[in-house]
Amino acid sequence: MSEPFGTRLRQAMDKRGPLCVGIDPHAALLAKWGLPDNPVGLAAFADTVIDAIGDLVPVVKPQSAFFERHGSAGIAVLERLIGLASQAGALVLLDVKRGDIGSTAAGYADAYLRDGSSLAADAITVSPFLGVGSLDPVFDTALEYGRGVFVLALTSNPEAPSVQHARTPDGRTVAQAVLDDLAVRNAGATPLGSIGAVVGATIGQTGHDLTRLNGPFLAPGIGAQGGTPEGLRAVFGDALSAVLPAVSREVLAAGPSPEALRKATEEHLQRCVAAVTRG
Ligand SMILES: O=c1ccn([C@@H]2O[C@H](COP(=O)(O)O)[C@@H](O)[C@H]2O)c(=O)[nH]1
Repeated sequence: MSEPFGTRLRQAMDKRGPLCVGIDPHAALLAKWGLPDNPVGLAAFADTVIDAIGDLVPVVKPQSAFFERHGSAGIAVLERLIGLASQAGALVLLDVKRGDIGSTAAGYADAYLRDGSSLAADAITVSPFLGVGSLDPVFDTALEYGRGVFVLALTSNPEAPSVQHARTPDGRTVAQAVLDDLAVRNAGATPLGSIGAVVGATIGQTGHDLTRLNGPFLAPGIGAQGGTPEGLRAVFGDALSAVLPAVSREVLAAGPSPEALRKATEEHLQRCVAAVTRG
């Protein structure tokens, strides 16, 4: 088994800075880059992004939906991207948001987290809507193979609070109950547990306790959704050092020039370093 994902992520963020660049090849973005909306265009997009920034950022986050929409040829591009990003030294967080009853969750775990699978990534995103316990096979497989999991808790989209802020019978919000469950799973891990939570960069101050997770926070929503690196402190407070801010469209819009992509990434990295380290 390799080192735990939490350890590898901590080392990568300490070395390269706290930033995850999302690889979201929207049809409109492919067109803007002058690429066809097919697997050939998809592969050119993926190769350009990894060539430009794969050695710069600690984590890249391919959005599975934009590969799946091209069918099996799109999945083949995703498999290749995972290998190229790893060769460039970036961790790969596959944003695939899976979740199901336990016996089926085990199938997802095999697909995305087990050594030998062509789609195995360093970490994946999952949904806890069927209950956090239904994800046990995913957590178990991730931990067995030194991989990680990010569980949706307080997502960046405006529709989320109607579900995530709803109260459970003990008075906690649904999101707080998820976060507390994950905290138990990360107990005692150093420097960081391998079970993370997704908490959007857009959500502002919500009154949730983010201090006990002892794992990483993925913070999507920087840029196109209105979140900023400078706004992260209001969301995360004392938990800021464990935050991995994520941006997709705002960086990708700088392409297809590799130099422009790299420059946009460097600017976001600098802003995130400043935001996370400012006292
Ligand atoms: O709460 C969440 C969870 C995941 N996402 C995903 O992140 C990117 C955001 O893209 P931008 O272009 O930076 O808005 C996208 O793949 C989402 O599916 C999220 O936005 N919020």
